[in-house]
Amino acid sequence: MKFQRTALQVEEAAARILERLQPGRTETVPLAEAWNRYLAEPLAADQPVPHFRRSGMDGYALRAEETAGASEDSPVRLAVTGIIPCGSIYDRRLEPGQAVRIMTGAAVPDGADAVVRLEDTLPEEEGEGGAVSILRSAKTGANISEIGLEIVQGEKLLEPGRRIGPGEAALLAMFGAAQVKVYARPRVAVFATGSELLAVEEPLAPGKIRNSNSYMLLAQLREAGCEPVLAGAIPDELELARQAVTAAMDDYDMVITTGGVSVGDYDILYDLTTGWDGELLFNKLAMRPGSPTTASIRRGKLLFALSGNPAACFVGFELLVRPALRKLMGGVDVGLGAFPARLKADRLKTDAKFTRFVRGVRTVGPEGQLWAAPVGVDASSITVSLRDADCLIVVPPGDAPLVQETLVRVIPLGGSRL
Ligand SMILES: Nc1nc2c(c(=O)[nH]1)N[C@H]1C(S)=C(S)[C@@H](COP(=O)(O)OP(=O)(O)OC[C@H]3O[C@@H](n4cnc5c(N)ncnc54)[C@H](O)[C@@H]3O)O[C@H]1N2
Ligand code: MOO
Ligand SMILES: [Mg+2]
Repeated sequence: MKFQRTALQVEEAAARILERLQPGRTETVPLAEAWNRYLAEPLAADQPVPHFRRSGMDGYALRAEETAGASEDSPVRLAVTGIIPCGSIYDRRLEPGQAVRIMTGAAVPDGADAVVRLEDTLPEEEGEGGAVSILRSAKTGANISEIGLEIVQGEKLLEPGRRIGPGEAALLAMFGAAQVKVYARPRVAVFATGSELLAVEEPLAPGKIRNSNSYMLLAQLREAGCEPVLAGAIPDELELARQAVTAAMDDYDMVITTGGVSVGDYDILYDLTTGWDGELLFNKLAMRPGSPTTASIRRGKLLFALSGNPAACFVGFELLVRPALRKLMGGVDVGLGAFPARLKADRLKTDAKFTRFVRGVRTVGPEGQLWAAPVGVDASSITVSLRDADCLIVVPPGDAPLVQETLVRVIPLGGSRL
């Protein structure tokens, strides 16, 4: 059985996972700590923006009709009856023959219907009680942002499941959301497997390598907005391994293991994910790298058993774990964000049956067209090309290699996707 597994298409595997997941816990956090979190409540405008008639320039608020025909040769002289700094209100009405000195962002007084820039004026006698010459005619409404110009009252601004970036943070602040209801960061335990693995601080020894996948996964998890925890090594012995994994599944929102999913003598994840009270969702995918990627669900929580080969581990995370995390954080759009690009390579080999996800780098051509070029060696065991990749090039199964300029789908990598 360990050798005979049914390969699932990646899209079907993702659907199998997503249909079993519900958005997770929510919590309320101060707005200052809400960056990169996912909103768990909508935001609608309880007031228009701006909520007062706002000057767009430093200048003089006045009546537009009184400036008709004004020019440098024939200025219009107005009495200056006040000065309005930002945040202050001119508590009278502007009467004919008057102008008020006003700053950018200040409330335009009633009676005024235009603001003329300081550069188009000549103060005659400084300050209040003085006068100003207007050197240019103004149209009604000039340099005034009317109430609701930007946002009308009641307008829907943010939906739940939206990631809070700079624009979202600004809107939340504008509408007084000092505390924000967000989805809790999923707590994810990461296990490594394999007797060849050394801790990062240990010196190399013959046949041994340092555990790099756990740190790669930590970075991917953090980038995805989670709280990862290094759970150490999975014990070699099946029962102990199962105890460690199930205990972590009880304690955390998700568990990820790396290594030990193939058919080798010490690959225990197959036995661990069969013959227990968890349900196996799949243990083979029609993709390269990462074909032995395995997922199970137990008591509503997911166990992802990713491959030990570094690139396979990475790709398994990007294609399956990241969308699952997104759903746990209330995300509406859990897609991979693929877009079309032209292949920049003389030939790119295809696999007869499996879809390949080739590490690539995007460039923009002189006419603005998007290109994707493979980077370095694409084998599953290669780590260094992950450093250079900013996308995965999707290579559908086929008999012939893809050639230069073939239209391919490209999945962007990194935090910008979620
Ligand atoms: N007879 C077969 N052998 C293999 C098959 C197969 O179908 N039949 N599949 C191959 C494919 S495809 C992959 S992918 C790998 C999957 O390997 P495992 O997930 O079982 O991982 P391991 O055996 O534990 O290790 C593989 C490789 O990765 C290195 N590794 C493991 N953990 C880490 C880590 N935390 N950090 C860095 N590197 C790690 C490990 O040393 C091995 O070199 O199986 C193929 N074999
Ligand atoms: O499926 Mo494995 O990850 O190709 O090498
Ligand atoms: Mg193995």
